[in-house]
Amino acid sequence: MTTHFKPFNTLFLESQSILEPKGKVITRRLSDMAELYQDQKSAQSLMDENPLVYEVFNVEVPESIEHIQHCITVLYPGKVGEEFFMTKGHYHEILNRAEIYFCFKGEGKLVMQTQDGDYEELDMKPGTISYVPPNWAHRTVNTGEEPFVFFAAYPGDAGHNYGDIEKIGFRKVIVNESGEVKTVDNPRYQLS
Ligand SMILES: O=P(O)(O)OC[C@H]1O[C@H](O)[C@H](O)[C@@H](O)[C@@H]1O
Ligand SMILES: [Fe+2]
Repeated sequence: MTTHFKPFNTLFLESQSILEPKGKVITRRLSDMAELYQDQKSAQSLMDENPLVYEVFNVEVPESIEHIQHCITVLYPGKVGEEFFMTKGHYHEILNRAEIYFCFKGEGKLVMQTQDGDYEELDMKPGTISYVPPNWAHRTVNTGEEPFVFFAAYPGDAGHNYGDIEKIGFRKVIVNESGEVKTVDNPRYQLS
């Protein structure tokens, strides 16, 4: 028996950051991820304001291997201390699942690492297609002054493993240093 799933379109209304039809939206404010930033004093001082860091607009498809999850992320500009706003970052729960990003607005970095401690980063700007191979944790960082907007697609069963990144962190952090975007060592990073 074949399972029948009907083709469908989704429309992203960029100027309003709205998906039609509206799927599941994930909203992350600073309070949802404050402990991930280096400068805890600055994080605490922003907590009253509790800025919106990013929103993920998910197209709803089944979470199984035959399907392809896809979503639009809008990562807002901002900093905690000198560290740029970023996503939480994750490995896939099924570690060897890959992901593709397509940037269509703003600018940023895609930072990645493996459990062995390999580290890579890629610049993203409108038109960039980035490939996250199997086994790489991934996080995006908004290094610009406007919303950084990108599309992502990944196998339906991939899942999100946040725990390892919460514990270990990424090897590097992306900061503003006298107006320049710099990649520096993360003193809190520990190889598991
Ligand atoms: O899940 P986070 O690490 O917070 O990143 C936010 C989002 O970024 C990308 O768009 C991924 O494809 C999503 O699966 C992810 O949810
Ligand atoms: Fe992912």
